[in-house]
Amino acid sequence: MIKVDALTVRYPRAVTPSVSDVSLELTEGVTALLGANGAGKTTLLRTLSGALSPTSGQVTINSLSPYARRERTRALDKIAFMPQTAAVPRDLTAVDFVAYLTWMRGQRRSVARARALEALDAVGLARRADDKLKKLSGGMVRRVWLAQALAAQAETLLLDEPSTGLDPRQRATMVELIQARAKGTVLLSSHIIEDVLSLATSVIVLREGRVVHNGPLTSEVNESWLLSLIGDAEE
Ligand SMILES: Nc1ncnc2c1ncn2[C@@H]1O[C@H](COP(=O)(O)OP(=O)(O)OP(=O)(O)O)[C@@H](O)[C@H]1O
Repeated sequence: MIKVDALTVRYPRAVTPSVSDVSLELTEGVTALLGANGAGKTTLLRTLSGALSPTSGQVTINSLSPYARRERTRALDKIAFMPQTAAVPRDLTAVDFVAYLTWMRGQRRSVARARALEALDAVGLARRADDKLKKLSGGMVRRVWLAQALAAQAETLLLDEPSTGLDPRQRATMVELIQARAKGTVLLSSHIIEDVLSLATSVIVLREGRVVHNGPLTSEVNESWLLSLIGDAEE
């Protein structure tokens, strides 16, 4: 279980925090993190993934801190992260890339490769496993990033805008894959309400770094209500 308590994250030299006084708990199921551009979704996910440290407040993963030196490895072992944008080594094959990232998490080489192949199969890329990443379309590369998160076999998946920027068909494929493959505790950021409504069981809305809504996705939670909560993107 992930517990976030009064979390504030301010980037160096920034005047205002990007995440302000956020408290929440994540348990099993898909939680959507909705917010306009600049609302703080990526900052929150990167902090949960251990890539950024809090300015104040606390995050615990199964009671372990991802920022404490002695607990960090065990805490982050429970978490896998699919970044929104990240460069890939274009000359590596899909399977070598996923296997490398899995190996980096501490798996033996043979296990990492087996898991990589299994995860690429799960995202429909078994036949492209030996292709170099530069040969794959943008949508396929996003699926490779999903595969590396699945290959971690972690309890919690953090997916940063998995369907943003994809064409309608690739978007539908991504939503179906997440529905079918993302198990355990899933936190998925998005500003595409349609995807959220078909994927999530609960929804958190961030606005200017603050949580303005956190609750189950019931029939009352509809698109226009969510849009009004999300507000406008920062100028
Ligand atoms: N590395 C950084 N240094 C300084 N400010 C940053 C940095 N990254 C993000 N910010 C600022 O933090 C705020 C939140 O950004 P963040 O990327 O977390 O929002 P987001 O909700 O993920 O937006 P998007 O939907 O556009 O990805 C924005 O004001 C942004 O300009």
